Amino acid sequence: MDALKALHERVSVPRLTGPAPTQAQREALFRAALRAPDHAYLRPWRFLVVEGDGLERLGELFGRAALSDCADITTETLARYQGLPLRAPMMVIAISCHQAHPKVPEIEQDLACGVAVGNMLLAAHALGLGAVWRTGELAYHPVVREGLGVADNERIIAFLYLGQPLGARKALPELTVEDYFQTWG
Ligand SMILES: Cc1cc2nc3c(=O)[nH]c(=O)nc-3n(C[C@H](O)[C@H](O)[C@H](O)COP(=O)(O)O)c2cc1C
Repeated sequence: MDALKALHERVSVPRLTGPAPTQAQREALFRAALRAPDHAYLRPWRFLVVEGDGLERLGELFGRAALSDCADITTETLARYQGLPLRAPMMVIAISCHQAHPKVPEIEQDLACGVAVGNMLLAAHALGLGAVWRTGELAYHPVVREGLGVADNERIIAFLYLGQPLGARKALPELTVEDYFQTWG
């Protein structure tokens, strides 16, 4: 797919099904991530690929996080948390890894990791896959951080859900360039 077409037409796809991306598709997705702009070439990121039984284990971790906040949640609520990762056949957890650098503050390292996620969203669209970037409270939850081995100098930037689009893609939102871009000076 033409790069501009992908940029102009990508939409998030929350309803996903299997199969998970092939090895060739993963290679394309992950190489796109690693082309994110990166001040001082710190490569301030790492990515956890979760699929199969790993998704079940991640759901258990989400459930433990929910229980740690409220020990008497209903079984329905617990099941909802446990089922969150099962909404796609594969998830990529993007983690920014902050490195001390005199010219590159943490926010720039988070942004670089975020662009890597954006690149994967675009690559997924170009490949005919569906993808959606999620975070929510669980991305910042200490139980989830510990269970995933997220260090003190790291931050979960995205739970990127990937798979085959289920149903029609949503319509593109109508945005007017002039509403957001003004000439200055
Ligand atoms: C940092 C970040 C976190 C997000 N977290 C969530 C989330 O937890 N749940 C959700 O439904 N959408 C979340 N979104 C928004 C969706 O990924 C998506 O961008 C939004 O629904 C707009 O759809 P579009 O990408 O098709 O324009 C997040 C987006 C970003 C950039």
